[in-house]
Amino acid sequence: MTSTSPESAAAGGETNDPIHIRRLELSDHERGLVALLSQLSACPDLTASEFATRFAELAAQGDDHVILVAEDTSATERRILATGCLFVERKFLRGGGKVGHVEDVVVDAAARGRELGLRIVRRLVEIARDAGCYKVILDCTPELRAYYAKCGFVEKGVQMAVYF
Ligand SMILES: CC(=O)SCCNC(=O)CCNC(=O)[C@H](O)C(C)(C)COP(=O)(O)OP(=O)(O)OC[C@H]1O[C@@H](n2cnc3c(N)ncnc32)[C@H](O)[C@@H]1OP(=O)(O)O
Repeated sequence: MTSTSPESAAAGGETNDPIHIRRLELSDHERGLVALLSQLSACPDLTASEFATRFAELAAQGDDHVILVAEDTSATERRILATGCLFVERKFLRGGGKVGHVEDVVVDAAARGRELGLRIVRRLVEIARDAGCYKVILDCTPELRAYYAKCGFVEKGVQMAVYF
């Protein structure tokens, strides 16, 4: 669920770890989430109202749509350093099985190489497993094969797309 409520699977790391991984909060609009996402793909700024509308839509999906963010609690300014999303697809096949989809993983350019991306993706995979998904899948460029392999993914199938 996209919410302000604490949740053990999205709780912060070990003691003395300044990196706190938690679920998206409405106030993260002020902490640079949109600018961070623009490092991944076209992401024009959203007004606070537009952000709030989308936040409410996603929150209504409950645990079927989880956005995690990471911030450095030792920093003077609260900024989102990394984010990633999991949405859960409910199927008829596999006895009404569920599939997790990891999307929109991005780490601020200045914070890369500190395993924030690894930690966000691993946490999303844990959440999917705990939600009863039988698999977690994602699409990425060939350059990211090694990164997602480190996150525990194996190559499977071919990505196809129709863009509008
Ligand atoms: C499903 C999707 O959303 S795909 C879109 C992915 N996002 C992007 O491409 C946006 C731009 N890139 C980024 O935001 C970041 O570079 C990310 C998310 C790809 C990686 O995040 P980081 O926090 O920098 O990676 P992290 O430090 O966790 O790296 C973990 C391991 O993967 C490796 N790795 C990281 N990026 C890459 C890469 N591009 N290619 C190969 N290996 C990589 C690291 O070397 C590290 O391995 P090590 O432990 O052996 O040193």
